[in-house]
Amino acid sequence: MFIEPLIGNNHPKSQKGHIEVICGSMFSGKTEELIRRLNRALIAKQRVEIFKPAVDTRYHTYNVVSHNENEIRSTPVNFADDIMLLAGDCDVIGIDEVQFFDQQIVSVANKLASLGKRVILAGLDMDFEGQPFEPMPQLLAIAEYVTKVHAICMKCGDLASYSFRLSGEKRKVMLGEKDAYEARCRKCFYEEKK
Ligand SMILES: Nc1ncnc2c1ncn2[C@@H]1O[C@H](COP(=O)(O)OP(=O)(O)O)[C@@H](O)[C@H]1O
Ligand SMILES: Cc1cn([C@H]2C[C@H](O)[C@@H](COP(=O)(O)O)O2)c(=O)[nH]c1=O
Ligand SMILES: [Zn+2]
Repeated sequence: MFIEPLIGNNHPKSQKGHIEVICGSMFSGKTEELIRRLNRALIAKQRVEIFKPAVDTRYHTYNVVSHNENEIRSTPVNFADDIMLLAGDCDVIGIDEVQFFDQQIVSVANKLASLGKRVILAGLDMDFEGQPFEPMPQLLAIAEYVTKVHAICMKCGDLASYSFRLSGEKRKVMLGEKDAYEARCRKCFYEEKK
């Protein structure tokens, strides 16, 4: 999309480590964009490792899968620190659903980037209440490159930045799809939240 021209030569031999964050609401294309960047790194014969939180088993135990069924093989992990042990000798590290990791993910991302790796993180920037989804604010702050993608509001067709929960469930973490959440623009999100 827009990141590679900005960061110039992506080849590991010429590359200093850095952090990229792809954020937005549900259905905004975060996973599609993550898969796109990782596939291009694979085409360039770079060594790529992909992780996701083990809690996210919605579509597949191992693969990272987008809402429109693009997928890529990944390693599910329970804790952010596991990524340090498993990242090994790779050039590029992709992590999906990064909002589900513990705060340790912030220092893990920093350490990996300082080791010279390209770290690409995708996750929700806000929860169902429109509040920042920790640890995303810290990741957005330390990233060199941030891409915010948008869904389409299911009420009015405008661009959507919010994930509206269709049930009255108050737990912050509740896995779900179209049956449980809807993308909404600011106006439509707050109108119904009142
Ligand atoms: N309201 C919506 N707005 C945009 N895309 C949607 C919407 N609902 C379903 N989709 C589908 O979701 C795809 C994006 O899926 P995905 O990359 O998994 O998003 P995310 O990871 O941000 O939840 C789109 O290409 C489209 O096919
Ligand atoms: C808003 C919100 C979402 N979730 C869950 C619902 C999904 O399982 C994931 C987000 O997946 P996507 O790839 O971004 O579509 O997160 C949650 O647990 N709590 C929330 O507030
Ligand atoms: Zn709307």
